[in-house]
Amino acid sequence: MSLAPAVAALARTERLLVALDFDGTLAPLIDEPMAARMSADARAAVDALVRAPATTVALVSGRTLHDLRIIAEHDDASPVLLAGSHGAEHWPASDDDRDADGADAALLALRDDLRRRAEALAAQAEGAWIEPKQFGFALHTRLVADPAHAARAHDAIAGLMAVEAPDWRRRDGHDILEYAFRTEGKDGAVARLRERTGATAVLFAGDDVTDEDALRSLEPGDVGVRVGGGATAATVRVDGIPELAALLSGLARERDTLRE
Ligand SMILES: O=P(O)(O)OC[C@H]1O[C@H](O[C@H]2O[C@H](CO)[C@@H](O)[C@H](O)[C@H]2O)[C@H](O)[C@@H](O)[C@@H]1O
Repeated sequence: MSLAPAVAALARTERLLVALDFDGTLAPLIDEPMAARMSADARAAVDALVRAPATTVALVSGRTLHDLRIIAEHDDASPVLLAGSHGAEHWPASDDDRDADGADAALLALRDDLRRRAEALAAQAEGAWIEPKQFGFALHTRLVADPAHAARAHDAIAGLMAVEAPDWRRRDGHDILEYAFRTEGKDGAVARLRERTGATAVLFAGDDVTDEDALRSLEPGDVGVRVGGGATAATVRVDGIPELAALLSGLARERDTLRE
């Protein structure tokens, strides 16, 4: 497969950061979130980029850092950098990072109270469930058969949040509606990773609305890749995970020629 001209140019940059969303970008979307894993070809492409010269790979996900490390099969020896909770959590962390344990006790009590109330509202739509998140919670509707029931669960929870926590950030995604008291986005995660790695150019790939924060923040010389359909600020689009894996493998091969 020949590389798109923008990707071929990117491959020649001095210090490359490849920042990748996880669900729907490297791992197929499935019903049970904790069973999600990178597809074999996506994993092989990530591994090839990790081995490529002057290249850093990062995963930038809406998952909590805890869950991201499990599903990405990530350990302390890994060279892959991580940003979880849409950029509110980082691995490795720096001294000034604030985790949920450092949050105001009243805010954590509010988080738990709103999550419980959201669970009661979600229970009214068969198949809907609430995922507890570090800084809030998310309503999942993938398993709700009737779209009208899913919409009703959305509306009920949106109504609750409009009254009780109107300043929390709302994020819509694939069969998911999330609320969080931390408002960081993937744009901030990419900016931090760019600075941390001294990257001279960035490739970011994602498949969902939250990824557009990062895609909109890219700079001249960077490349944004949208996986699948939907409105996007990306300049390159691929049909799905296999096509992204092929693009990333080609990029790794091109980076390897820098060694020669
Ligand atoms: O930013 P991402 O890495 O794309 O994470 C976004 C959300 O991913 C998970 O939900 C999505 O994937 C699930 C597993 O395939 C799927 O069941 C669900 O319908 C999708 O919305 C995760 O559960 C969320 O916490 C993430 O925010």
